[in-house]
Amino acid sequence: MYKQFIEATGAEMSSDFIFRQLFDRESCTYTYLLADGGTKEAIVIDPVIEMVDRDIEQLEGLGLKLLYAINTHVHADHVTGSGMLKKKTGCKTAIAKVSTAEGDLKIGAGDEFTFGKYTLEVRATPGHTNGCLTYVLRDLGMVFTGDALLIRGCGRTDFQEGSAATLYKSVWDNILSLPDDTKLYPAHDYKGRTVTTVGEEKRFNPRLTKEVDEFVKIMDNLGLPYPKKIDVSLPANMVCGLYEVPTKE
Ligand SMILES: N[C@@H](CCC(=O)N[C@@H](CSS)C(=O)NCC(=O)O)C(=O)O
Repeated sequence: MYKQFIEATGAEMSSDFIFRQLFDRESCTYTYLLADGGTKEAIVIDPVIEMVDRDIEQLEGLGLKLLYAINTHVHADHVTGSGMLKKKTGCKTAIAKVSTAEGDLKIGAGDEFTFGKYTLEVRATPGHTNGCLTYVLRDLGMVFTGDALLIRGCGRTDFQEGSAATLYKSVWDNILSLPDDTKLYPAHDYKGRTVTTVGEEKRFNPRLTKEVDEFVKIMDNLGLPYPKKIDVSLPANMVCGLYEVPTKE
């Protein structure tokens, strides 16, 4: 029964690994909380500013110390909660060094975050934006893909220095090259799905299973409207979400 529950929810069985997949209904964003239950050290990936109180409640409820609030990229559809989490907990923020956004840590491929006995490896997966990063928790076969890879989809490539050909290479070289049973956790899902695997996406992803030229055509013709909050999100996310709208004299 417990095993069935674990399989159905994607929760982790490792005895002291703490994992929460948290959802913001408005932007359909997943925020991930990872922690070592022994040392109580925690990391939050892709927090949303409106949901910071929820995140703090989770951290406090579990008696965790937040070390890092890290972003997979400069989001265009919501404001990051990383700056607010820093203000409230004293954690460090992080974002890709190739982006022009501020962060305590400007990171890139090969960098690592350690929390307790766990290590999160940073991989560069540009294409949705030029500064997209994917975080790999090798010890547990879990990967946080941001918007590079979505379940049965991928991030759009029509703004923020997006490039479909670059995204295709990033995903195949850095994500779909991992073992088939690796679990993939995206930054968004718009259909209620929570987790996928490398093996599943290699078989069933309707975009990424195509040859690169066809993939590029698909991406060039998505015809998606711009995210509703893009004008607010982009300037705010340059400063970890702590953007104050200038007031007129
Ligand atoms: N309707 C939403 C934005 C939806 C959207 O554009 N999602 C992005 C990721 S957030 S920039 C995306 O890459 N989607 C790919 C896809 O195939 O859906 C809003 O207004 O916020």
